[in-house]
Amino acid sequence: MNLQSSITELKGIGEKTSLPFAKVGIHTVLDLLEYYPRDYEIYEEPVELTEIESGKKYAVHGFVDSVSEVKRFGKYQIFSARLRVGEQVIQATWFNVPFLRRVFQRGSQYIFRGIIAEKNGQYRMEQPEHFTLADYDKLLYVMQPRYPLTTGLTEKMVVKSVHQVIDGGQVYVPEYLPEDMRREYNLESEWDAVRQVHFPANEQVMRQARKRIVFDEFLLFILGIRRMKEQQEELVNEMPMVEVSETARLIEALPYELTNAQMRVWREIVSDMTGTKVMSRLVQGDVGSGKTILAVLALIMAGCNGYQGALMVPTEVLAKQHYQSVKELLETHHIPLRPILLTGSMTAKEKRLAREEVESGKTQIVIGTHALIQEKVIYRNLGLVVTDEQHRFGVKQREMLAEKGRMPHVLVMSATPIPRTLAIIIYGDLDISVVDEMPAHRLPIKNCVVDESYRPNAYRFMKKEVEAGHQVYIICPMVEENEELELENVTDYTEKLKGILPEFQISCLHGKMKPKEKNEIMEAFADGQIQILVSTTVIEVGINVPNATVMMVENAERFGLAQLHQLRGRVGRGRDQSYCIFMSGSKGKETKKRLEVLNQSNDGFYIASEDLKLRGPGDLFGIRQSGVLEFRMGDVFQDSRVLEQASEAAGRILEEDAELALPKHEKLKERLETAMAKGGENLSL
Ligand SMILES: Nc1ncnc2c1ncn2[C@@H]1O[C@H](COP(=O)(O)OP(=O)(O)OP(=O)(O)O)[C@@H](O)[C@H]1O
Repeated sequence: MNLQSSITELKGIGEKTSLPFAKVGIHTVLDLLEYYPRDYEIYEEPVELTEIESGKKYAVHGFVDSVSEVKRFGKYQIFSARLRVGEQVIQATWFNVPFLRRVFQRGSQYIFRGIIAEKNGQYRMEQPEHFTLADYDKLLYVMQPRYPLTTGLTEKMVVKSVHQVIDGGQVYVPEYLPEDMRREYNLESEWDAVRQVHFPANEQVMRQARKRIVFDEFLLFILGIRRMKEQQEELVNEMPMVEVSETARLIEALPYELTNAQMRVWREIVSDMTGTKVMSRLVQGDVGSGKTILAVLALIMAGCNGYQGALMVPTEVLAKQHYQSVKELLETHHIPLRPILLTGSMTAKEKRLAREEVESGKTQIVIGTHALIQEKVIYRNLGLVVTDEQHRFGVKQREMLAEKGRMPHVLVMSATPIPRTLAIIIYGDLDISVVDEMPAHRLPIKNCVVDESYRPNAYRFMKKEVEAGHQVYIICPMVEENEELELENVTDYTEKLKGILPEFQISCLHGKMKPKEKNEIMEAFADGQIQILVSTTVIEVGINVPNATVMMVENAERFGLAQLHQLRGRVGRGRDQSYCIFMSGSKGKETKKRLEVLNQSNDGFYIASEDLKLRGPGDLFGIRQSGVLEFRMGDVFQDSRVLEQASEAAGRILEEDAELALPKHEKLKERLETAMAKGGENLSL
């Protein structure tokens, strides 16, 4: 067995068992090793009930006071027990495990572990785990890995397989970083890091292992983009364009005046497209800063110069929205260009027709999801691609585009607020423009952090806003690993709300809906036919309904603050005062303090960094502050220090040996080439 062997060579994994592994991208032993835990379960000391924050997981030392009989409710068999913990009592309930009933004898003592809910001094636990005192002692402070799972793939299956590889003695990950570099940056060997990140002895070891893996990710990424930059520097602009009157006319006719920042960035784009080199530019600007119009202007410029332009966005809903607004804009201003929509959910026939239009050149502006650069789409004359940072091109995509013709100009849009020093590292292959000014007449969003007791006020407030002609978003958190529950959450919520506010049109939107259905609902919301939209975070990116002025986020404590910042960017997009209500399901002071950060600032990077400071170390793992710039393990915000180190290291390597020709860089070169060939799959290269 080696790293490239199929996982079916492992004991216990046959063709059939390998299927759920394949679903999460694990085919080889190496894939398995690189399938890192998303979190760890840490068995901490049992606590006193007076110390707890309701809704969190704890271990408590409990004596069984009394146990009920097992009762049947529909498909459930339920029993409960009264547990004495110090001076307090917990009511614990178990579902569908009737055999446990006999285990809990009156007077027996166990460590019970699970989420504890507290209401008016009453404590409850559902389905807690239980351990004997001696067993728990052995587990204390052990870190059990928890992996991202999918239907058919259990924690146990992953743990067993990873153990088998690591302990089997047949597979080994050879070191590829030069020794001096490891010493300088205090890095574990890669093999140690891989082993320890799966099964760390303690938190210290886990952090050290994680650091190495994150360093590698960043280093390869940075080396990759610096190479790409070199290749790009040589790309001559084979599609030089000239300025056209249509864009100037449109800028004049817009119902608003472009901000100075927008004008400056637009000049930069024009200068690239009319220049001697191919454009590779990133436009960075906070949510709502007005990036879309810049993309549209660029598409018009390409179109009026006789080229085609493609606008590629992450979701179908967004594609549809952009398509409609571009179409309207072109018609209103009599710009003779034809836009077309191309998305995955269109029927085969619609897609074929769309592709024919693209191929014949009948259409000049193509808007869609990343179906746009798939092999089947043949452009007649592609001159510009506008994309977002999630789909910024890797080597593979660039090759694919180049094969479709000449290398088009590329414009990448980003709303991730990262400081310039980090942006230069992460977007090393791109020139950067920043839209650092909000449109005039925008009022800052008013935020408040509240708990359940405020709910009636919140609904009254919504009612007032809707009666004044505005619209409302309500966001419910995603329920990870349980799509059924997630569905129930938003649909139940919607039904309940309809009972409370029967006079309004209320609809819900969630990830399990078909794109077509989502589109219809979003359209109805944008048209004002729906007044209150209850949604999971599927609306996170880019949706623009300036008439929506209220957002309420349920269980706000479950979100990363940077994500909440992105979410609230859906309101405050017009002239009217907007409001964001963060409803916290937890009364804890810590939670409140964390959420209050959103009140202090509108600067996304500040928010993300504060969030990290306020979270406990156990919380750090597995929260992604940015939904974008996804690395397998690294997080640009959380690991900004490692990112800087990796950038420095990359600089040194290239300075000493730009071609990576020295013997000490041989293995590094191999690794880099493999990573670049994978192109974007896990390195977003
Ligand atoms: N200079 C301006 N003055 C007033 N309104 C503007 C200006 N520029 C853009 N807008 C409007 O502001 C709203 C938000 O703009 P846009 O959708 O381009 O934001 P964005 O930067 O793409 O944000 P996001 O990252 O959230 O997608 C739109 O309704 C747009 O028409």
